[in-house]
Amino acid sequence: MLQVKDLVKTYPNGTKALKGVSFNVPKGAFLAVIGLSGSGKSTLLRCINRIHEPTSGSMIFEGRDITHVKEQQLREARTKIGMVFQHFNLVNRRNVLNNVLTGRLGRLENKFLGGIFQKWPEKWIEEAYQALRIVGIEDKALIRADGLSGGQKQRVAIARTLMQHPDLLLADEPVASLDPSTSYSVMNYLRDLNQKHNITVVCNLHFLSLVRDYSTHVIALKNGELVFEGKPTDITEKWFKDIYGSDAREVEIH
Ligand SMILES: Nc1ncnc2c1ncn2[C@@H]1O[C@H](COP(=O)(O)OP(=O)(O)OP(=O)(O)O)[C@@H](O)[C@H]1O
Repeated sequence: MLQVKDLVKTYPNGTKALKGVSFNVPKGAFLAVIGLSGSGKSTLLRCINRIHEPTSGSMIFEGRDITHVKEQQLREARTKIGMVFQHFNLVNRRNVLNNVLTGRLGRLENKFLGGIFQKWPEKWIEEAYQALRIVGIEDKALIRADGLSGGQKQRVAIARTLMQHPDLLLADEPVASLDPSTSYSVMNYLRDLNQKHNITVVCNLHFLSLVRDYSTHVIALKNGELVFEGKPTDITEKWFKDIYGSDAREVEIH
């Protein structure tokens, strides 16, 4: 599904955030990306969908090199790659339904339709309600996004990405600003997308308990380098210390 090879990202201020990272994401995987704060996890996801331009290296997505493609081809690739963020990135003054519908704009040739005039095709509206049903929040469709809790906002963000019909979902610390029980609920929806809707997931996570419960594959970054690649069950005490440092203690989320 996705092959990342020798990916390097050096920011304009000279920070080397990724120093030659290579890994494969098999189709259908739920890949967790772990590592200390500042190890390069967000940079990695942002390079994959080209929010940030990689400095060098390559990314092959569904057989196509997306490292340097521009405009039309980049838009096409991006419609297949959904993204959810720690802070949800909803338009607060719009209602939930409209936020979900904007997920469809990436697939649209005339971007102005709907976005400005709010004339969404009836079948998209039905689809948006269906997406909201999948994340169990259909009853909030007509509420402004700023009237929702954090967990509800993240479910709307997941519904929005469903409107794209993505093959790959990048989730950048999707539960980092949620309480533990809401975190599990949002992770369950991500797992449903992965297992029932066949969407491959790459997800940055801080808590190893979530990694063990939800992921099928794990990579770990440390100072911009890949230091571990394996299954969640391969993360032994020794690996934990290697990845997080010898003073680190595991914090459970329940
Ligand atoms: N826009 C930027 N300009 C310059 N340096 C940046 C930028 N974004 C991130 N960095 C730096 O790149 C390195 C990796 O940051 P990144 O946000 O990818 O790490 P992370 O593992 O996602 O951290 P966290 O878990 O805290 O979100 C850090 O040293 C960070 O300060």
